[in-house]
Amino acid sequence: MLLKFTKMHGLGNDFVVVDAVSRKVFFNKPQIERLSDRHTGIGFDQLLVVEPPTHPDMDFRYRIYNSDGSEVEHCGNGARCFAKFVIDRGLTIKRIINVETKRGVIQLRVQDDGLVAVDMGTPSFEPKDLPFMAEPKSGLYDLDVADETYAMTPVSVGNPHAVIKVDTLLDEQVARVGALIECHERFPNKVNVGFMQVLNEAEINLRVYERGVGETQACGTGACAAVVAGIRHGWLSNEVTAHLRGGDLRIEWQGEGSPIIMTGSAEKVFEGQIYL
Ligand SMILES: N[C@@H](CCC[C@H](N)C(=O)O)C(=O)O
Repeated sequence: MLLKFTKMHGLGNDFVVVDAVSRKVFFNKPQIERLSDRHTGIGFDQLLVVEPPTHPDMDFRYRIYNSDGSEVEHCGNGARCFAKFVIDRGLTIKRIINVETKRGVIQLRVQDDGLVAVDMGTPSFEPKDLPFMAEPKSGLYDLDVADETYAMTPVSVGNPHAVIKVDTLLDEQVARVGALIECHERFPNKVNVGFMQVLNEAEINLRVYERGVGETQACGTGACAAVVAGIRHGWLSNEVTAHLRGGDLRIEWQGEGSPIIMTGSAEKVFEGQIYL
């Protein structure tokens, strides 16, 4: 079967986006792994599949697969590209789009300046929601990794994140410790690992080792998780700019029970077709 796709990115976190509204498309794990290969396929961090909604109040359904073929609950940079994709392809004329995901409903708002603001839902710090094997508590959790112990905050923004505050961002630490924590036995569903350097109360530097991918240029849910962790610990104010390797995201969170609002760019790179 010949598959038509659009290559997009949000701050360098790259996607293949497929319209499964106009024509039904299903992917299995080996197909996704093959397509994601940067040498022999198209190459992407995540595959985004745009489907019709299953509920009349919703506009679309959004399925997300990591490059290793695993289906996940949420993808922040992908959500912004999703909004640009459905508008550019004429699948909707709305500027406020309600979308069903594996984690629940998200709302995408396309601004006049072209940026997309996403209501990412309410975060949870409950270990069981990731899941993370620990009794709930308010402070940091100690996580033993090889011969070291890391002070870590578990955050679910629909998908699971482990946030670690560091003084300096080190390539070696992101790659080695990120890979070890991703598959740590205390995270039975694996986890995305964020390394956050707090610059001041309104700015962080962040690198994310993503579950099912490895380090990416940017991670939207990772930025949300890091900022809400920082706000909860009193390190950050309610509006923060996260500097990621591929660019900046604006994250706002008013505290417990409030939704996280993430604002940033979404770019189309090219369209193509490939045999599935
Ligand atoms: N890049 C994404 C997150 C994609 C899913 C993640 N790797 C997971 O397994 O949960 C983002 O921008 O949020």
